[in-house]
Amino acid sequence: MRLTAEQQAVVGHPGGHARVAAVAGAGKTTTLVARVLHLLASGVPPRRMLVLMFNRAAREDFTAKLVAQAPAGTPLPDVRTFHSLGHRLTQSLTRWGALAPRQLLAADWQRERLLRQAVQQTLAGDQSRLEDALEPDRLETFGHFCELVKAELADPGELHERLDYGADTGHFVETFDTVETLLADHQQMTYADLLYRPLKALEREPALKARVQGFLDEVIIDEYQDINAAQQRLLALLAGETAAVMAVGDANQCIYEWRGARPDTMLDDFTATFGEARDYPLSTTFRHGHALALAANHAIAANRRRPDQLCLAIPDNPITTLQVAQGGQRLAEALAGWQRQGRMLSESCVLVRSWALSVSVQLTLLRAGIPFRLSRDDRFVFCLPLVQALAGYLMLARQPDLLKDPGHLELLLAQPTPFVARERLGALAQRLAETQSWPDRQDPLLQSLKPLQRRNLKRRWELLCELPRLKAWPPAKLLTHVVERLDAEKVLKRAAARREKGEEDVRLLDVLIEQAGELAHDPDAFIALLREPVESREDGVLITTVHGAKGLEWPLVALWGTNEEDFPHYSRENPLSDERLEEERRLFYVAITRARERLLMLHDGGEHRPSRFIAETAWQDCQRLAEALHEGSAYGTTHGTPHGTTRNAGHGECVAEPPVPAPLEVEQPALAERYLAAQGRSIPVTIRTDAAPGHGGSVGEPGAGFLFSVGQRLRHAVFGEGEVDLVEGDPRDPVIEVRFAQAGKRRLIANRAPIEPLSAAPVTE
Ligand SMILES: Nc1ncnc2c1ncn2[C@@H]1O[C@H](COP(=O)(O)OP(=O)(O)OP(=O)(O)O)[C@@H](O)[C@H]1O
Repeated sequence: MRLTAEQQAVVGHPGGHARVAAVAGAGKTTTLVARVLHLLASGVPPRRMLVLMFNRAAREDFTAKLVAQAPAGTPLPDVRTFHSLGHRLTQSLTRWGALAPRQLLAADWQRERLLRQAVQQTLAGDQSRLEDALEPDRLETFGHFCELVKAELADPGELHERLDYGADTGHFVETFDTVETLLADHQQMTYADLLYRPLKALEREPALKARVQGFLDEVIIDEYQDINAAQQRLLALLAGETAAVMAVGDANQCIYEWRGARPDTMLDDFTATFGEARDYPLSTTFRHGHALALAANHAIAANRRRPDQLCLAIPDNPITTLQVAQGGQRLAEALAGWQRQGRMLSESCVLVRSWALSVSVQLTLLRAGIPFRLSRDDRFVFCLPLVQALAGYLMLARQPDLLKDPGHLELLLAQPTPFVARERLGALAQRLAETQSWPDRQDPLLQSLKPLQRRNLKRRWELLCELPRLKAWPPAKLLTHVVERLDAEKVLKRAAARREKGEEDVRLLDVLIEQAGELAHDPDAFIALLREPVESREDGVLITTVHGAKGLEWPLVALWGTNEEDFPHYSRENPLSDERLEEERRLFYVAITRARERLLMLHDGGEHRPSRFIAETAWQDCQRLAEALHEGSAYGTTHGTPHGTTRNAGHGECVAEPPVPAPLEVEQPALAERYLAAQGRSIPVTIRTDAAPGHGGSVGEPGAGFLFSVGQRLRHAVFGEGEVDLVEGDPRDPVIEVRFAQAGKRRLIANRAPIEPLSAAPVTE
């Protein structure tokens, strides 16, 4: 394979630190393997090189390619993940006596037991807070908090406040210290400790630091945009003054902020940490066609914190088609059509922003008889406790006998959580199944419960007794009733501790009720769908989250749930900050750039409007531009004869060239022209006259004729309400900058945007 000029520049980098900005599908592995071989050929000893990959799969892929291309018998450098590096450092520091020996808590249950013990110890004597704190979701959030403290090397108190964990989680800070004490006492450590402990020891003791420095000349690190503070500090420490660091990544694909990554790590932070670096772009993608490359460039353009780099497709890439559609039916049709074309479902993937949204995909595919597999087995619909409980409520309405089944009652008493320990719920369920009536006030079973817990459980029992009488109700109505009576949304949000998790659970309720509505005529079929154990089918379409799709690609990608509030994810209580909107946009950018031949963006057409991200891709423009690029002949190259002129045919006669094609109307001519110029093409483009900037179709009357000024409030047909922050340019045709409550800051050409003033322009002196 012939490397591109950009790839060759990276391979031949003369020395010193380097930063390689690689777009999705730029052939990083190919380039880095060539770079390592080049360094070896230039005489750099392999033991003085370190290659760091993001995860084990990437490491194995890289090693296999390196081994395949290196001359047989060549000693090769260390290719590691941060985990394996941490393991080795921990071992060395332990051997030198700098760290006490500790056992790794490798299994999830061991970690959970430790967290549980720490919470119990910290909250001993405060039974009510303890029971809340031991709820599985909250415990998981606490575990995540502990890891983040270590990943960011943050002060626990500061982190807790900064990330707004909420009032019911005040014990997190203190319990973090309890966890640390328990780990030390039991001589145990977690995965996060593999870096955290060595790093703290090395930063504390200069003599120790000197012992690990000076061993490296070349460090290459992939997916640099997603490393956290601990990883970056360790890297800087190991590199010391001697090693040249080559960081490879794409700030636009930084999607692990919740694990401590920052897009700035790849931007300004790099030079702040390592000093001057030479910048190399890898702008050519080998993954998909022009339409998707253009859509990706459009999609990310609204982010402020981003590299100024275009993703460019080459003509040899597959042609990629873009589509936007509504509803599950269209997904099922697209997959069935794919198979009819002789393609395999295993070549396709459905991406979701969060797992809650996968429930409607699963139910849609189950109903359509389309096999699928999930990247996480515990996310199958029939495995989700909340789904099982809701199916259980529906079943009880149809089979009153279930009121006498203690197992069934326990399930329904436990979900959504009543914040009561499971053993007590089990005993209560047993009693209710036997007696069919609520126990006396004095009953010891109730004595150990707090008044609020008693009231809630009694109300739940009354609901269970009521359900058989509602047998004739359609499932969606019944579920809505159950959710309201249980105050399920509030309970789920409270149980989750992390707002995002609570909102995901609430969305799951919505999704289920929507799906129940679609099967209104057949409640039994709906119940069966929820309860039926499904097997992962290797030959089926993969369902995974966007995070889980990092670094992967498929010929067909369907992005599901491309609605406002789902993607970008926000809610009225949790509105988008500028930073979060940009993070969501990067996640969307990662999602769409997974496709090779076909990208289908699906919104649900329900009460959530189509995502603004769909409009931001300007996908119809991109498709038309791509067609024009592929047609080629109608438009010139910048190096060819300009069109619309005449040329001499050689015998004194002038032959007319084809007429100049009408310019293509697009929303962002500057971006389109930049892409075309980078491709060496000159297709005339002009600004679209029939649509609002940033929107894929015409929406309402534009704001022509109004006078705008700073402080004025207005409504945009797509972005909602906002306030004018800036007015500039020609007063008759101004550009205005508006801060929208939901959509963040936007620059609009006032005369073209579908806006209407909500207040008069403030009077100016
Ligand atoms: N110079 C090139 N010419 C043609 N094809 C190339 C070139 N460089 C890489 N490719 C192809 O691009 C695809 C992706 O390359 P590679 O596996 O190196 O990238 P990656 O590191 O996995 O992807 P990404 O850049 O998305 O992280 C491969 O099929 C590879 O053969």
